[in-house]
Amino acid sequence: MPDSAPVITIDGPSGSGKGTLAQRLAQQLGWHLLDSGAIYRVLALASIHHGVDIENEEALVPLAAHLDVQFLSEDGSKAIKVVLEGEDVSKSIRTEECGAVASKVAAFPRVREALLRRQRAFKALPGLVADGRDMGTVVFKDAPVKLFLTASAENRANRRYLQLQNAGHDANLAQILADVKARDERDTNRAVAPLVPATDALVIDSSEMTIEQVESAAFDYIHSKLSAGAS
Ligand SMILES: Nc1ncnc2c1ncn2[C@@H]1O[C@H](COP(=O)(O)OP(=O)(O)O)[C@@H](O)[C@H]1O
Ligand SMILES: Nc1ccn([C@H]2C[C@H](O)[C@@H](COP(=O)(O)OP(=O)(O)O)O2)c(=O)n1
Repeated sequence: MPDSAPVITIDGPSGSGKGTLAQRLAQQLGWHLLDSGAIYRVLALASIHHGVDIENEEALVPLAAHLDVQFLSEDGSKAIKVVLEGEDVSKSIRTEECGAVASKVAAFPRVREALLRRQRAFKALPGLVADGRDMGTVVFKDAPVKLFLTASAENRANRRYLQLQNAGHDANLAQILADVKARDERDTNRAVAPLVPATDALVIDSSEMTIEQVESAAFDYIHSKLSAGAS
């Protein structure tokens, strides 16, 4: 057993299936899970609750640094409840509006810096599965296994549409597609930690793949990388 916990990073755009894959891998491996997007979403919600201007980096930095958020899980591998200042916000952080504000506050370099240590603290034995935009390029640059999940914008919007409908939310496919494209544009073109695959990441385009096929491709790659590293 290595004394430093191994990390599997999963980056990619909205709706590519990162969260689904990360949860499955963490559960199968019995590893910890970091949903870094949830941290940015919680910051977005906190800025709204506290009336902090989301265009004002100066004001957002202290909020990010002192964010009172807890991820409560039953078995250590599955984030079940997200609690902000004592309130269960697991559902309210999942709206498209919150995702859009998260993507805006996440573009500020000092906001990202203020959240770095909090994210790295999730790394613990026996291992960590971390999902987000910059897990393999910035936060866990030395991770032995890096995955980059993608899919066409149309496929991702359609998945999000079904997900929102199943959760009982009103959903408009054309609006979701426009939101997905706007978020892609912002996340990819920001100056710091943009959404790009790490040079050493395996890129999986899941447009024509089922969740099970993605999981199987990921496991094949993980086993090849981890067994190569062990020998
Ligand atoms: N390969 C796939 N094929 C079809 N639907 C998928 C696939 N991967 C994920 N989904 C569905 O798409 C939605 C978004 O997936 P999610 O894991 O939340 O994406 P992300 O974390 O990248 O935003 C979920 O409802 C999930 O069940
Ligand atoms: N590591 C991360 C994770 C998320 N973000 C930002 C950019 C994203 O548009 C928002 C929301 O991320 P999240 O992963 O929850 O979004 P999706 O579930 O993929 O739609 O946060 C980021 O900048 N860096």
